[in-house]
Amino acid sequence: MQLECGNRRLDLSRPRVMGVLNVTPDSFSDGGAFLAAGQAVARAREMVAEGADIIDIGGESTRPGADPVSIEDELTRVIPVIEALHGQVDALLSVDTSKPEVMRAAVAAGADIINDVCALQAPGALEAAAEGGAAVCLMHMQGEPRTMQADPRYENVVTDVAGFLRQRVAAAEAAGMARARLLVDPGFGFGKTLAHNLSLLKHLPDLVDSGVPVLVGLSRKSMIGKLLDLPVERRLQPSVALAVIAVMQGARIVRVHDVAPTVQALAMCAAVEQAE
Ligand SMILES: Nc1nc2ncc(COP(=O)(O)OP(=O)(O)O)nc2c(=O)[nH]1
Repeated sequence: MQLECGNRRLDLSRPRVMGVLNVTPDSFSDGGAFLAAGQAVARAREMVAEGADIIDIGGESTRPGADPVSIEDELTRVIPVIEALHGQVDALLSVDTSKPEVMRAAVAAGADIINDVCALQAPGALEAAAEGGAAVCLMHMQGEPRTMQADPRYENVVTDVAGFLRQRVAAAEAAGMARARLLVDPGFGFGKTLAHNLSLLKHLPDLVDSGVPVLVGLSRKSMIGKLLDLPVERRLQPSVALAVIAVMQGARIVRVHDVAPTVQALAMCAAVEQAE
């Protein structure tokens, strides 16, 4: 299984690590740490050295309660970092955005993947994503960051999320994007209760059956805090455990803040997967 990212390919026969690079002042776990482009570039190089296959560069926090960021501010944050890293690191570059204008500029600056927590639903997003040939991650979110955790409800969270992602894959294909360019993501923590998140993780194979590679983001999230009563700065071990569970359930890419321990854990998953 390969992911087509423009003229590059990512072999998904083994699980891959996407390192989180939040160029924001307010991300839930590391806001402000990498806001300056120089800090962000240094952090990206560190994550690549630790084994990250992808660097996911985001300029807008999507944490529950987050306020939207203007197009100009998001561009100012992410484009210089993508430009500085393009062709300079041995990793694919992903832009974490829902805005068509940022998608276009990021791909023009060298982004290989568009990671959209809104699954290309914004007006013009399908067209913007189709243009440049970048791979696209389509993620499920119920509602919007500001209010999504108020009272999330589903008929059946697994079939509802799977149905939504199937529909977004179809929309992307109808807009001219080959399935080989697509990823899907159930959106842990995006309009989900703890029970919803656990059910989605338990039934992840149902999403994997769609035939589109699955990306998950569980790192440091509040479901860990709710299960283990741990503050965000003490969620490393459970984050790595969740990454292993997701991979053993069929996920092919895990989006994490802590690259080195996740790379080690996934290397063991890969060894077991490839054993006779
Ligand atoms: N595909 C995908 N993208 C995501 N982007 C942001 C976050 C939230 O985490 P983080 O970026 O660390 O926080 P913030 O949104 O506050 O910057 N989670 C996901 C995720 O689960 N899947």
